[in-house]
Amino acid sequence: MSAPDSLKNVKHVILILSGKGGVGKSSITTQTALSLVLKGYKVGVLDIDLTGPSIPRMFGLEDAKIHQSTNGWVPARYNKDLSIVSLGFLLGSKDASVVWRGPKKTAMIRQFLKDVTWPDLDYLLIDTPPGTSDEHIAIAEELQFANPEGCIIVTTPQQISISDVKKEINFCNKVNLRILGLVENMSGFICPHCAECTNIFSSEGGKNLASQLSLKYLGAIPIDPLFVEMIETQKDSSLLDSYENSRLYLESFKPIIDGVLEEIRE
Ligand SMILES: Nc1ncnc2c1ncn2[C@@H]1O[C@H](COP(=O)(O)OP(=O)(O)OP(=O)(O)O)[C@@H](O)[C@H]1O
Ligand code: SF4
Repeated sequence: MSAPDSLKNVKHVILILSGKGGVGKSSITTQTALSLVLKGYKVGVLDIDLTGPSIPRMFGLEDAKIHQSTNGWVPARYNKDLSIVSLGFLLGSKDASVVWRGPKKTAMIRQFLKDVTWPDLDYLLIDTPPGTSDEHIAIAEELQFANPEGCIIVTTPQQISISDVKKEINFCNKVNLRILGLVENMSGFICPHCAECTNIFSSEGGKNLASQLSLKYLGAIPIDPLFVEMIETQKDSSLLDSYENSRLYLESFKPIIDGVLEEIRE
């Protein structure tokens, strides 16, 4: 399947998947984007989580709008290296969600893949809807149209998320979508007072699953209240600066992004 013209300036497309909602897929997409920009890459984020697009909030772009040029939708700019398109930009209210049925959703996604004029990008990250329902599978199949390099799978350590992730992994194998690696999010809680990490859920579920299924384990990310604070208090492009100097980036996410880049170069 050949990639649409809109992606001709994009070197690598990476999907971010999770079998379950609320495990931190949009946070991982955001951190992947920020980390790649910090490494000097040009990055785009396409948010097609139609049921609750959260990327605008992550980047403090809730009031941004994308407009249409003669060549298609023009992404919003976070800064000169980071371009963003989210269905959230097209919805009237930030609390709105899309209740279209399957075929209309997949048509919208295909249109998003075809009709955005991306600038030159090293990486385009696609934040996908969570789940392993038939509809979700149809959407993920649709994304093959973008010729993705592979996907990053996000889970939390608990058993319930792990069993949904197993379904997601089966699906990737079925449609020949390469799994670049697995990230275990919300793995322990970092105390905002003393920075001690406490495992409030069972730990290492993601790591064990990766080793069982011979997948690359990219690493674990703790629940860090400072991340939520960074998102909530950001002004202009300040998220990039605060993230660069954060414990979350320096201790947890930097090794993860290095693992992803290593996998792509292989
Ligand atoms: N490691 C973390 N530390 C602190 N907060 C986090 C972390 N990961 C996620 N969160 C918070 O948890 C909430 C849910 O995360 P997020 O929106 O990324 O999940 P999601 O899997 O994309 O959800 P959805 O299924 O709605 O798309 C957000 O408020 C986010 O800021
Ligand atoms: S980890 Fe230590 S500093 Fe943090 S809340 Fe618990 S006792 Fe207090």
